[in-house]
Amino acid sequence: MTIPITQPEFGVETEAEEKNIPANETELILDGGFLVPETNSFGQNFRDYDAESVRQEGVENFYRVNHINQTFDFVKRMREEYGKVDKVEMSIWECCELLNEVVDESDPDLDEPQIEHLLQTAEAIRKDYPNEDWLHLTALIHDLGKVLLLPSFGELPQWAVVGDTFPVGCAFDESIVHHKYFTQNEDYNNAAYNTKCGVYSEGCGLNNVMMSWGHDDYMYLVAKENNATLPSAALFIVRYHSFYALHKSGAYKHLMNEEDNENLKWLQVFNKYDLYSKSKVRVDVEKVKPYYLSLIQKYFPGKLRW
Ligand SMILES: O[C@H]1[C@H](O)[C@@H](O)[C@H](O)[C@@H](O)[C@H]1O
Ligand SMILES: [Fe+2]
Ligand SMILES: [Fe+2]
Repeated sequence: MTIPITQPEFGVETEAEEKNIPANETELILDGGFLVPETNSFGQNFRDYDAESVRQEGVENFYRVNHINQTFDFVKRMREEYGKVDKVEMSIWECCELLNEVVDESDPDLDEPQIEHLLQTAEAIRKDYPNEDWLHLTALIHDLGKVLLLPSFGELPQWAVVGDTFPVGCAFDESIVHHKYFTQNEDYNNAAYNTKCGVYSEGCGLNNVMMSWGHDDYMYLVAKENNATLPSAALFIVRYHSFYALHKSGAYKHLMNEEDNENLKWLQVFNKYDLYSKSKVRVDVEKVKPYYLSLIQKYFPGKLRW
């Protein structure tokens, strides 16, 4: 099945720019009309990894352990193991509910239950892109891979599940959060892995690049193995939404191919909602549930193998 996608207009002036509203005086208005809050629930800028806050130390320690342990060999083993999808059988919605048990230690902006985050992201994007139902569903499922933290999924440590992701098998880019800890990663001094392209080649396409292991790649594998009928942009969003070095800093573009370039535009749309919809405003789960159940039915089998 092919799903026609109407491309959003990229690069158009935001409403705030048009109306000449200085960004620091008001909430920023994005192209879809979505209001970007100036600060997170802790009164800090979003994704400020150095600002003093109750979460700063824990988050930095998370990245230290993450950067030391995410090696090429580790990722290879994980992809093989989890590509089998032989651990659990359940529906997408059951997984959404399971996610309530999960706490993400890598996130400086969020300490709400994860299901809130899924629905806040999905509802915000639905408001601005009412006709792209695949995008609403993508938002709902994008973080489901965090169930890897739970016992029936192998109870992986936080460093192997959450946080920003990055390629392994080539040099770690300086734009990656808390980059300094990579010096302790065993791949850092390995000549096969520490050059600009490493084991890859220019323009090879991200599909051929191994990313640090976590909830993104896992959920991508689950969607693919269970024959989800979502468009390629949806799978790309799920797979690379934590790859901030690429979609925020523009690093690693030399590894992308043409299809990646097209999909990246949608990922950048999605990211605003993923990041800035994090707030204390609760979504009425029971009220929106029937809509999301209908989308799940459209794009996924009733039970999936995880
Ligand atoms: O802390 C966050 C969180 O774990 C998100 O789910 C992930 O997508 C982000 O990239 C990460 O920085
Ligand atoms: Fe995520
Ligand atoms: Fe998210």
